[in-house]
Amino acid sequence: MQISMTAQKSFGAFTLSAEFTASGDRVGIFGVSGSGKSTLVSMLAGLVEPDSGEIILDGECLFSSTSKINLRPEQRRIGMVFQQHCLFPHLSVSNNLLYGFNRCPPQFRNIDFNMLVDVLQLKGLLDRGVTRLSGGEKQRVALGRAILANPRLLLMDEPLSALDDGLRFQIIPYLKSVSERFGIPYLFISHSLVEMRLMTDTALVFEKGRLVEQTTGEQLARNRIGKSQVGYINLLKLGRPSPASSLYSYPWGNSRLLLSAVSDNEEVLAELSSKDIILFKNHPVAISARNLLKCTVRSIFDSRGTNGIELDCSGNTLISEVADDAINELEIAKGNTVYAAVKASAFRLPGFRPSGKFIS
Ligand SMILES: Nc1ncnc2c1ncn2[C@@H]1O[C@H](COP(=O)(O)OP(=O)(O)OP(=O)(O)O)[C@@H](O)[C@H]1O
Repeated sequence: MQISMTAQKSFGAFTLSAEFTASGDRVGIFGVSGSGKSTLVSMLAGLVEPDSGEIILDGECLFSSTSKINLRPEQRRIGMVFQQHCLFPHLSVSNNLLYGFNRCPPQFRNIDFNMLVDVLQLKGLLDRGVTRLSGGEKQRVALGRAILANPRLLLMDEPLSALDDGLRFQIIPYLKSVSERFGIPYLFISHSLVEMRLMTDTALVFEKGRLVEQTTGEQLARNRIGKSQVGYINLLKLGRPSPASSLYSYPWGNSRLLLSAVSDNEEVLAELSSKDIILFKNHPVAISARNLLKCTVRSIFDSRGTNGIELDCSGNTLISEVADDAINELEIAKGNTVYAAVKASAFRLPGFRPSGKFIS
């Protein structure tokens, strides 16, 4: 997919100037509230008319103020999934899905209904009314309805922000696999750095209606450590835990970690903030933190007022952050050894309570 936009739109004192070219199948739009993300996608979908400019999608002109072109939303074949899933409350899951299929022009109806139901794991829910679904199930139905219309581009405007942490991490694999499986590229809008990293390859960053950066989700998160209250969120893929005294021991690549939280899953994504990793120059004699990892410094990078430290922990990667003084005192330099201490309680397992009960 390739999008070229040179479109402007003003609402009173606010002006969105969307000037960019982006290609790839997983493009992100990142920005704080009010930066113009929704206006941008509404212009793409044909729901808001730009004051001036041009919008080209895969070589086709969707809008041009000079050539007086403005394709209607249904002519653009762009699907949308919003934070609010906007399902038809009086229809069953099956009929909500078929609404998407029926909206698709006959010559483009080549998404297999049963395959989609399988991928989204909706089989057991087809006859149920949508008012009797959980938030995550509703979002899967909304996604299925949008996909069945076989759009050439799917716009997802903060589709996860109404969901709690547990559901959010359950939905992300569906969003990705549906797009891959059916070959539908997407534009993913969010103000979450974690979602940008998990969902996109390229991220366009908007501030006050202007594009200020075009980067990767990973780079975006690393560049903002010093600006973020929660720091950089390390995402650690952990295997099935086994009890270890009052804690739980999880496989993490070639090593193991002790956590106070437990999950029942085969694999789980744990969050660990860069702020919760304490570095030592030498092996400490005795500490209360239950994880002490011998690491090699891979790189040091400046991140808006703090120093990001990329660590190699037996082949796994961790990002920590330290102040300037600490760099000198610990003699942190590329290739040096440091010891990283992490408390067992510092890890977050989204959707799981410390007691180990899954939040449904
Ligand atoms: N129809 C409208 N009429 C007047 N002002 C509008 C309209 N739509 C958006 N705006 C204004 O344009 C600016 C950008 O809004 P927009 O919804 O695009 O931002 P956003 O980045 O998507 O924000 P959020 O993350 O909160 O959804 C805001 O100041 C908003 O108040």
